[in-house]
Amino acid sequence: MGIEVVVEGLTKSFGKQSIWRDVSLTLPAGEVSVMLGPSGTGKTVFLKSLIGLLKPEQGRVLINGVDMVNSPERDIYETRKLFGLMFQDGALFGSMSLFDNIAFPLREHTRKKESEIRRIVMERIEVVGLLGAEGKLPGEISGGMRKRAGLARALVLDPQIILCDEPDSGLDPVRTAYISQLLIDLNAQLDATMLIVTHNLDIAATVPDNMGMLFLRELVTFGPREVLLTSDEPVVSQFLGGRREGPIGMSEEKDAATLAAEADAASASVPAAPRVIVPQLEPSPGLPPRQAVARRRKRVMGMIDTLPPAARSAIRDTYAKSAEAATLPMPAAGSGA
Ligand SMILES: Nc1ncnc2c1ncn2[C@@H]1O[C@H](COP(=O)(O)OP(=O)(O)OP(=O)(O)O)[C@@H](O)[C@H]1O
Repeated sequence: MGIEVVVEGLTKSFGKQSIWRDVSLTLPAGEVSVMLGPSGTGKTVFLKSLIGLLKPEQGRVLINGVDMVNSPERDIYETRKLFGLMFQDGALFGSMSLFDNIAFPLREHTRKKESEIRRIVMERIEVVGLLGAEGKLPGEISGGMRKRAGLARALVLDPQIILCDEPDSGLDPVRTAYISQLLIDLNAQLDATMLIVTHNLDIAATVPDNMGMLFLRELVTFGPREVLLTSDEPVVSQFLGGRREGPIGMSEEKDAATLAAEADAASASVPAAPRVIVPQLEPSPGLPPRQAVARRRKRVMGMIDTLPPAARSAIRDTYAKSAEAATLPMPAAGSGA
């Protein structure tokens, strides 16, 4: 099973530029979480801080008792081996075949024989649907294939924590839907803790168990997906609605006068449509169910009284529907259902 990641009071700046302050959250073991946020809010910096590649000035990131901020470098290096990382552009070596790219961490970090490396690499290549392309160079394949190769490489060391930085960037909506399904399938197969950074609203709506959002140097919220999806925080509604009206501006947050003018204009216009919570993706047929589902249900029901009323009723609704679905008779074989 994946490992819990506990973030406490994390604060990061570069010189005088504050990136975010006092970020605290827990990535529950084996669950899928998504971090949203407008461009430049420090999502990638957050991922790099979790693995100890960047050093926040304050706070802790606890993984199996090791603090990725303050522990000795040797412990941080060892703990980093628990992670699989998928960067925005796949971060592949241009002069190496996909096979060699994916084999790279095994050749660097283990003493496995070439025959064993071949077995693992081909297994991962199959999982991400790239069988037949292993001999190609990164420059000879599409952006979507490069992403999947990056994901295969993130998986070769059997990670218990997987971090994906914008797995959708540069992909069309169909390829993004495939990536979403792949992420859920991986979670069903590996039961790893996953954190996905994205701007993509389809991934956000269908993939995670938990969601958070960074804005204006703070963590606006983090918790069960229903909390963010029903939130009426202006920044959350603006982001989820993909609207210009709201606190997020083109490059910076908007000033008070602009916001007041927008509020006046909005009160005279048609109200925004209520948000609908779409069901989370299920693993593909033939795969095991996600073990995280039962754990998450127990965890969320244990904290339900602490959640806002809209999230509470959305969670109860979701679980009532899944109970209903579980009691429905299975469609007869060959019924075409
Ligand atoms: N090593 C670094 N040194 C100095 N500044 C940095 C460094 N890394 C990131 N930054 C700055 O930190 C801020 C946040 O960057 P980051 O890439 O984390 O944003 P993001 O939320 O991931 O953006 P996007 O969604 O556009 O990828 C930016 O202003 C960036 O210039």
